[in-house]
Amino acid sequence: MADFQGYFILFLIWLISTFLIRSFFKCTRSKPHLPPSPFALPIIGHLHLLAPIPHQAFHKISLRYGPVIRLFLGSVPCVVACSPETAKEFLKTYENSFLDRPQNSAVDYLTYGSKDFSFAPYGSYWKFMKKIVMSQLLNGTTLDLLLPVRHDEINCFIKLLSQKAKVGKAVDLDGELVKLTNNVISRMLMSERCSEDENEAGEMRKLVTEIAEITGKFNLSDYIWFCKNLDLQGFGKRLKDIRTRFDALIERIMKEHEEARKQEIGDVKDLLYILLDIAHDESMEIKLTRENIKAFILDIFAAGTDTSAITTEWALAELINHPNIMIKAIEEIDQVVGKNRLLQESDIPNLPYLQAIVKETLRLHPTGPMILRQSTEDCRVAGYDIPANTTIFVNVWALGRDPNHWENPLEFKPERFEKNQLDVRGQHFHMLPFGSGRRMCPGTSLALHVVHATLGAMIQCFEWKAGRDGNLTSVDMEEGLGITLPRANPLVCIPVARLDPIPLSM
Ligand code: HEM
Repeated sequence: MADFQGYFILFLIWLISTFLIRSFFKCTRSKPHLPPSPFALPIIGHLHLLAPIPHQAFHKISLRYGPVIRLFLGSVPCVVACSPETAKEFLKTYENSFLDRPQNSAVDYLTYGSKDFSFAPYGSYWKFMKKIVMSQLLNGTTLDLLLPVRHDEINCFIKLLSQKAKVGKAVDLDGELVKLTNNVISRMLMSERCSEDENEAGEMRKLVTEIAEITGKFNLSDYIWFCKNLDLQGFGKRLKDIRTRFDALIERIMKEHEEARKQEIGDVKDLLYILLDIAHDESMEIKLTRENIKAFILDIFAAGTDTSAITTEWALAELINHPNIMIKAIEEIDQVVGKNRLLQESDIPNLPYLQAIVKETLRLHPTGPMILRQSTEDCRVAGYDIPANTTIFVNVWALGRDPNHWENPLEFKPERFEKNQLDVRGQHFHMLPFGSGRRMCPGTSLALHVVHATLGAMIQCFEWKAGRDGNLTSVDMEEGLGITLPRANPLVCIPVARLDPIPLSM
């Protein structure tokens, strides 16, 4: 009996001490200090708060909860940075922890299992491609060599507008600008135009539109864990169809290029030609595969066409709504370029007001409204603990409207850029249309050339009457849904010739 009592007392001591020790360690172990978060619903988390337009919704939530917020999109943990100060912490101070991008099933499938550049994890393949992109594909020398392509396409576009002007017909600028930028990218990449609808080349434009649409759609299997292997929205079939068609088209173009390489035909090398040279170069530290090349081409189409076209469309819409700014821009162009020739890319450095208009457009209408990154390790940012594998959104749209950094932020006022050196290349964290740091947009220079030259030529050659009948005095500025910040209602206008651009552009 005495033995039993002894064991019982020992057991009680063990039980109490275990409990006390556990409680002690629980108290001393510091709890992670996570960013504030609104109330989340089971399964969907905060998905219901994202409507109608995610970057606007994030901004609204941050006005209540602060500049860094934590959300669950379904079961995916996310953090949103909505102020220039916090954007700087994520993209510069702690950049090393945020150099990856989150994966999504549509992009993964279309890029042959993430064999592309834009979504590649920050590692040896991405570094290899970045070096090639900056030194051979989108560098100043290659852009200069391919200037005739851009010049030619802008001339074709102005001629088309001129034909519409002659018969007083309205132009759907959304569609025509996308055709223009698609042609520029397609000819720079692989010396083919996209816009002949009837032939095989028109297929590429259709594919680019379908790819933008499907990758921009919300896919349940990316966010709701138990839907991971279910294809409730039927995306799988559409993705398979798109990739099969893209593959057939790109295979044909690659084979033609390979033939031309063998026979050493062609004096100006397009980007595909340069990529094939690199793939055949035995001295390269990484061997580019066929799938790497195809995925890269898809990346450039996806990243480089809608973005530049929609920026130009927003800029013209702002000018239509601000006739005084339009007049000032035309006066500058008439003075610097004159009326006897079409504005060229080489005129841009002498057109500071046109440059200010483009900057102001990118501030209010950044066509990459949110920078997407993924944390690769636990870290502490802006005083909060950010766990590894968190999706990070930097709300570029909100940065450009921050009243602590911009006077009357909602006003379209290019003059704000006249007296300062603010540029768009990722150094000023209240203005990040092309992102910042190592993963910043490598197409910035190309995009700026195309947007300035197109917008400049459009306002040099035409007056613009808004609406199908040309009878609107202003246009609405409502945003639509999409990853490249499209307008809710595409811009439709009648061009009225100011100069006769056809002989000018010959
Ligand atoms: C107005 C036009 C454009 C805008 C607003 C824009 C904006 C952006 C933004 C915000 C990013 C993310 C940057 C970051 O994470 O810090 C990005 C990435 C990228 N952009 Fe652009 N872009 C434009 C045009 C272009 C063009 C013309 C090309 C190529 C021809 C291009 C190719 C890319 C690529 C490949 C990436 C991924 C880079 C990487 O992950 O390392 N973009 N762009």
